[in-house]
Amino acid sequence: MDAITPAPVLHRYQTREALAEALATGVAAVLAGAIATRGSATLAVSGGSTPKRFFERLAEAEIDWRNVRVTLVDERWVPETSERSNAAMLRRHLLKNGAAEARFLPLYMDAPTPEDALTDLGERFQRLARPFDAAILGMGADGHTASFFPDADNLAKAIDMATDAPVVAIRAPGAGEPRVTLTLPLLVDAHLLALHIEGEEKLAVYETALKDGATTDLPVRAVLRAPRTEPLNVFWAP
Ligand SMILES: O=C1O[C@H](COP(=O)(O)O)[C@@H](O)[C@H](O)[C@H]1O
Repeated sequence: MDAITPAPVLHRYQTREALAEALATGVAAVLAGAIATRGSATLAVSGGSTPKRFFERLAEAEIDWRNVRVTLVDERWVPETSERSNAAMLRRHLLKNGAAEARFLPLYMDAPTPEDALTDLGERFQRLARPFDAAILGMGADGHTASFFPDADNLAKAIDMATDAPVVAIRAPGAGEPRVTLTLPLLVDAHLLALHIEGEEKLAVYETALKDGATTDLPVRAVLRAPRTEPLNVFWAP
């Protein structure tokens, strides 16, 4: 088995609440540090259901949210009126209290397909300061992270470390609707890169992904093996 270097660091918590508290404290410290040194901070977060507790804790952080830019790592191609909208979930659970002052850059635009919006989205993300200060990834039980789905049409492009494209359109059998995702290089050069997973099933998937195998089967393997100086931090609770 080829060693992953630097090896990811697994942080285990007894409860999901304890995990949320610890992750929020760590992310808030990174954002506050960036604001103190550069005047602004950039945070990329995941959708789905797992981040809700973490978002609730992070929204309580006493940092200068006016200088924080928040974006999603991926989005389903649905408007915010949809139950499936990651942006709507983010607004409900993170962009409140002081965090309501953060500047949110959504990935969904009012266009019939993701392809119709790619040029505009690309320009938006080219203007965003890089590297991100923090990128917090999730993972599905099928091993997808962001919208890097097994058997996705554009998976190779989305996880190509040499791509210039910040955003690609994705369609995959397990994805439901069409999607857009930030690409691997944009995510893995974040100062703080974390993978937030909960439950025994996802832990087992993560452990399988640590072993050699096809990225098309478990796309999270691409994140685990991406070149980085600082290790990936994995946050897990049962
Ligand atoms: O569809 C998505 O799924 C993953 C995992 O979501 P979860 O509900 O199992 O936590 C998420 O990381 C991604 O951002 C989202 O678009």
